[in-house]
Amino acid sequence: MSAVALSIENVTYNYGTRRALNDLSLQVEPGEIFVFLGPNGGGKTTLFRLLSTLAPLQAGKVDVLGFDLATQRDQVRRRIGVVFQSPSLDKKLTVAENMRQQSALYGLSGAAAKEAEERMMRQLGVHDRAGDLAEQLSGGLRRRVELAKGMIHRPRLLLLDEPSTGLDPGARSSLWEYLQRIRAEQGVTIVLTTHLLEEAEKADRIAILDQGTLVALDTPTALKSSVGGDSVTITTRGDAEALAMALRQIVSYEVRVMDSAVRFEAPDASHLAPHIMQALGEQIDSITFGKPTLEDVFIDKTGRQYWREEATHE
Ligand SMILES: Nc1ncnc2c1ncn2[C@@H]1O[C@H](COP(=O)(O)OP(=O)(O)OP(=O)(O)O)[C@@H](O)[C@H]1O
Repeated sequence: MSAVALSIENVTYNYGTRRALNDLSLQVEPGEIFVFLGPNGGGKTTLFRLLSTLAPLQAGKVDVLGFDLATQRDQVRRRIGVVFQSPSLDKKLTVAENMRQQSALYGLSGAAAKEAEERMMRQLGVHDRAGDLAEQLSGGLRRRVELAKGMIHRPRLLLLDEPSTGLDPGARSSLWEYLQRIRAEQGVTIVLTTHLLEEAEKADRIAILDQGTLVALDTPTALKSSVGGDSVTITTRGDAEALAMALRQIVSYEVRVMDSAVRFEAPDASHLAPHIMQALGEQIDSITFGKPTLEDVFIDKTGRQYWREEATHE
């Protein structure tokens, strides 16, 4: 086993003149659940396509489980499991038949194929639905069958592109329980992409991608504590820019206007409240204090709103 599961060094990827990944470097440790988080256009899908050998490496170096992605693609392919964002089950086949297709793809047959199929259907809790057509399953169960398929050849690294897309919160949290179970039982390294902040919270480490650039990389707790205190959000029926200007005269923190609200982070936020209310109370509708979230981390690192980026692409 190589020292790291995934090593990415100075990777840049362009679509014509559009830069999708910008000098990306990081490492993923064996057995980690590692999330690439970013709003639409962050570069997640491009990176996923590179890592799953669907797109060629243009610049930089990637080692997957110790194999060079540029020159040892077959070795890499044999050792990774891939779950794509778009549905990959044949809806007109049963769960068991879908599994059989996948094991055949990996050259398994006879008892070995049956053993692998049973093992994975059991591990993902879908064995009691083996005889059902894929189209009869809920979205959450289908996802788990896709995961079972992706793991049939016992990969050492599992790649998932936006695995929670289209799942309700219940199915989402169940999917995570299964991911954690696969990791515990098989020691597999799991790398996934998501644009959902609450999903990224569950990872061991998060890499935040914004417009192709790595803007932060750490555990969820460390990222949030890097923000530097509580976040304060102040709303006004009046002019948010004017309120922000007035606030800058009172506090020494970086005050921003986002989505018509005034925001800043401060270690002593609650102590500031009476002072702010006394000075600017007439202009203030509400003042809210919160522990930093991953959204605050994104704002802190990029100076921009996370979800507004999202909305412009929908
Ligand atoms: N085939 C393509 N041709 C040209 N530009 C592309 C292509 N695919 C992606 N891009 C651009 O590359 C950048 C990164 O896109 P990418 O799809 O990797 O981001 P993402 O984080 O996965 O976002 P999304 O969730 O919307 O797919 C974006 O600016 C996007 O417009």
